Amino acid sequence: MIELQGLTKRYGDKLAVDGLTCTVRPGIVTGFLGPNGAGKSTTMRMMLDLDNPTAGTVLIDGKHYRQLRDPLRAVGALLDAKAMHGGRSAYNHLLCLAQSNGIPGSRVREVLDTVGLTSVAKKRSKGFSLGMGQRLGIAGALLGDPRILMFDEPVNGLDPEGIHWIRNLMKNLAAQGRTVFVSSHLMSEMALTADHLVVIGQGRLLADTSMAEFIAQNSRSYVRLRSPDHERLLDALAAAGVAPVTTADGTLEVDGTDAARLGELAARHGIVLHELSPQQASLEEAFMGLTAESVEYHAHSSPGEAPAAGQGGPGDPPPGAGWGAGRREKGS
Ligand SMILES: Nc1ncnc2c1ncn2[C@@H]1O[C@H](COP(=O)(O)OP(=O)(O)OP(=O)(O)O)[C@@H](O)[C@H]1O
Repeated sequence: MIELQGLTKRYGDKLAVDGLTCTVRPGIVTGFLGPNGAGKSTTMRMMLDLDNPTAGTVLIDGKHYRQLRDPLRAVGALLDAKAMHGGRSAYNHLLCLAQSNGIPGSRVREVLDTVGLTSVAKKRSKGFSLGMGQRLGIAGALLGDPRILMFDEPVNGLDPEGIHWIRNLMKNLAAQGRTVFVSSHLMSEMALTADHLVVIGQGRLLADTSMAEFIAQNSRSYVRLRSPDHERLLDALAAAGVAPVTTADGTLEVDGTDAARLGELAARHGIVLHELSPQQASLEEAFMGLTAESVEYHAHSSPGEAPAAGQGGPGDPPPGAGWGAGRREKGS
């Protein structure tokens, strides 16, 4: 378990992390989300005692990081895959880490095997691709067989097979009862991997909730209806007190009434339906919803500012003022 209590970091005028209080629990994958510059990396660095908090504390299974005798046995982390001695072989890099934490050398071969780097164990890591570097970083995190694992953007540079592999790895680690804390910009990937979410914006906690609740609370769910008998369907809905929105392509969208009731209503009137589908927003949409509110709240600091749209990769937030502004543009 990781417990943050009022965790705060100030760099000069910039409050990078602002009184963060939350608990990251074992047995599940907890996703750590936030727009660029929200304070995720700073928070993770403070969790690992790589940066001193201005105020507040982090406890790792009840202890301050400095009190851990062999830290790698308690908490394994992938923060920056490039932060390693490129002149060393993958094997030697891991062996040095193992020796400094009282971990037997035999464990090095095990973790190299786990991450699929056995065949390049003797090669210098400076020749590694980004994906191989990520795997080596993950091997380092697993080395001490720790109960707590933290990954900052672990799928960076991994190909689809690698992404699938790390998703299963994280789920398996959590299923073994470990605490797994992972940040990612890839919303679709996070939606498939995380059970719980901690969301921050401008250093502050915006949400600490299950994935399902997060999506339900921060997005609109509705039922989509399509019928060749459009006018009769509209009349039947109006008679039942249901007010749909008609989209440009003639599809109806109904809020606040479940699909079963709408299907029964259509059947009672003998109306043929070509579509009757409950729509659940994606994590990305829910996320943008939450951040839109956050941006609105802070609108006085950047009036009328709109971020450039469509410059991010799939699932990436738009750069600039923050996620959610693009959503409002689309909706207006
Ligand atoms: N060493 C530092 N000195 C000054 N400001 C810093 C320092 N490190 C981070 N910051 C600032 O603190 C804020 C939070 O940065 P941080 O890197 O933690 O965000 P992040 O959520 O990890 O962002 P990203 O998703 O872009 O990696 C940013 O405004 C950043 O510019």
